[in-house]
Amino acid sequence: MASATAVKTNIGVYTNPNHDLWLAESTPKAEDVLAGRGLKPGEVTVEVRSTGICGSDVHFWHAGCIGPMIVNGDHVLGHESAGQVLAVAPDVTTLKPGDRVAIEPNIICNACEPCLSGRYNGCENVSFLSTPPVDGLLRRYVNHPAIWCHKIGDMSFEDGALLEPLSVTLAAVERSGLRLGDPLLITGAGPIGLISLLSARAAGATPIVITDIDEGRLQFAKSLAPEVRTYKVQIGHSAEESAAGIINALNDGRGSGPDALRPKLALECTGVESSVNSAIWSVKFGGKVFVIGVGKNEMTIPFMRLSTQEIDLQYQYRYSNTWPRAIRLVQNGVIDLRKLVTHRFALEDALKAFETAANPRTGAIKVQIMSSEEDVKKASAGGKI
Ligand SMILES: NC(=O)c1ccc[n+]([C@@H]2O[C@H](COP(=O)([O-])OP(=O)(O)OC[C@H]3O[C@@H](n4cnc5c(N)ncnc54)[C@H](O)[C@@H]3O)[C@@H](O)[C@H]2O)c1
Ligand SMILES: OC[C@H](O)C(O)[C@@H](O)CO
Ligand SMILES: [Zn+2]
Ligand SMILES: [Zn+2]
Repeated sequence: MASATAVKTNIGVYTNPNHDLWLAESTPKAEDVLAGRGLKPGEVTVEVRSTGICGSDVHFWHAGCIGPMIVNGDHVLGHESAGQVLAVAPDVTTLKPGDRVAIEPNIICNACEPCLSGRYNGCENVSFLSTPPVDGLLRRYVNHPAIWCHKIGDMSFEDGALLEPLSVTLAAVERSGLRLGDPLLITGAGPIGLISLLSARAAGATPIVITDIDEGRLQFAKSLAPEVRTYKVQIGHSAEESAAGIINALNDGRGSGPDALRPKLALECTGVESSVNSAIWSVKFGGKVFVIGVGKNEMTIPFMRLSTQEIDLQYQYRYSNTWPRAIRLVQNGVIDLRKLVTHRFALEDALKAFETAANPRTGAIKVQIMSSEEDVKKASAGGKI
């Protein structure tokens, strides 16, 4: 049972098909949290302390859909969260009140072929929190299965919330087959491209070139990984022209001729057609373009370039079995995510947080929403929450 003084009204951050964004009471109700009521077997109540805003949250708000995933009613956003366990169902033995956890935002059926073969990101009956119609984690309290709440020890809640995008990139690095010493292209220097950069560097990719259309994001990439080479994509250039610039940058300005080093692998982190195509034109014979970005339902791609150069095209959809590895990488200092959080807001200021995340002029990389103004102040001053 949670302590009476600590429990506040359970507000959540909602959007709807009219693209409104507002705060309203959510579930579980504070009085149930207080009384320790309503937990299903295997569940715990987590007080959500920090949640990152993902591009998909902004997309559900602004566009009302991502491909076939459509906002049809009032819908709670957020799927990058960490918090503290407040209460556990009587049968839960793995967690106890006070444990610090990162929330893996899926509930799977454990019965379909993808689940039974360990690739549960393909679960045919998945509930992925924040993908409509399943409510997300941008609430003060959430009831969630204990098995999807991963203990993070003394890791900060900020880092704990970043384990979700880190999981995306770990799944991509693993499935792409990246090897030590592979020359690598990363297209797009948003949070996913930047965390891919940190993950691929840790996995031994070298040299690495990262692209963006925004100079500020490229500078941010340099501040994270000074050895990374950058290429600013010019709007209106063809994919072949961009590829020449990318190869030149990978070769530290020594040109893009026949002797130039080409990427063995591209991690595509924009989902933009022209960027996918520039990656296809950049990689070497027998290379691979591994697409993490999501975009239009249909795209035109240079089919015969893929064919004659034996270039593999592969995709990533979320992740499976990544959290324990992600936790080790952060806890042991192999991957340092701390610089990625550029803006912090209290839950009550969620609208400002979303406006900041959606506006490229703010320079925001990762905006996080915290459960209290005190946490915002402490984390902004460099303290650990
Ligand atoms: N596959 C998955 O499971 C999964 C999970 C999370 C996110 N995503 C997707 O990954 C992508 C990246 O996510 P993010 O949070 O970093 O998004 P983001 O929008 O913050 O970053 C994308 C970056 O790409 C840049 N960009 C746009 N057009 C470009 C071009 N032509 N060339 C080079 N750069 C260009 C933008 O300026 C931006 O910095 C999104 O499509 C997101 O939806 C996929
Ligand atoms: O990080 C996970 C991703 O944002 C989701 O898969 C989203 O794109 C669709 O639900
Ligand atoms: Zn996401
Ligand atoms: Zn399943």
